Amino acid sequence: MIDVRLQLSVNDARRRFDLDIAFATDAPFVALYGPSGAGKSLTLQAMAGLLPVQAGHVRLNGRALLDTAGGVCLAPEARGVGYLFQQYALFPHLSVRDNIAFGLTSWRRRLKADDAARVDALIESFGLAALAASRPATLSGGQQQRVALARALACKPRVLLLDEPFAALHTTLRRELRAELRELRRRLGIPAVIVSHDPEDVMALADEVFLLDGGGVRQRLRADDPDLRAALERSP
Ligand SMILES: Nc1ncnc2c1ncn2[C@@H]1O[C@H](COP(=O)(O)OP(=O)(O)OP(=O)(O)O)[C@@H](O)[C@H]1O
Repeated sequence: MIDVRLQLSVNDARRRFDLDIAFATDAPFVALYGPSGAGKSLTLQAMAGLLPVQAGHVRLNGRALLDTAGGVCLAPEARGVGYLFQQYALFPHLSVRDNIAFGLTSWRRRLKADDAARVDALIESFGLAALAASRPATLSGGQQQRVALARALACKPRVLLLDEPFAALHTTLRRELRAELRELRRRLGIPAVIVSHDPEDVMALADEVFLLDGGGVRQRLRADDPDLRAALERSP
């Protein structure tokens, strides 16, 4: 069960955006869908502990990652969250292998033997062995996406947060990788939350969809809702 309630504001000198969002679901694959600027990425960032939250909670299977009323706010690395960033955010100066291992190493410490074995297994299972020593800039979009996904999984997450994981890919590859991702999530047996404004992502992957707009949830739909596609296409 993912149970989220978040109230926060972000602002710079000229703009302010208020997020006030709540959703709770048992669905294995959840989509947050909505137009650009709806607050989707901010929601994932706050769930991952990358943004300060004024009030609210994030509970995963009853475990509080954040609970402002109870004074709980786990550090990002203690949350058990695998995060795939929009545009992947790979480190350009690190090899594929070091990118995947990044979250497992700490300053001046070498990778422990079982972590190194885990990284090797991920490299193997994502078909990246021949590219392990290469830098991200020399990889195709699909290969970069696999590296980013392997990196998100390296810390054995209890939930996977995916921010527009296919945005940089062309249609055929998107279709292929959606199928891979659906199968991967099923194998791992952990819940996933995907952020997207592509109806095809939602139709192919999500068991439940929350339509966001203006920093809040406007509608909740199950994947088998006959109105789903129309609602996605209606969404601004
Ligand atoms: N640090 C900030 N200061 C001011 N406004 C911000 C800040 N960060 C985000 N915003 C604004 O908050 C709103 C929500 O941003 P968010 O990234 O969550 O949108 P989104 O729904 O993920 O959009 P997209 O689909 O385009 O990625 C946007 O209008 C954005 O400009």
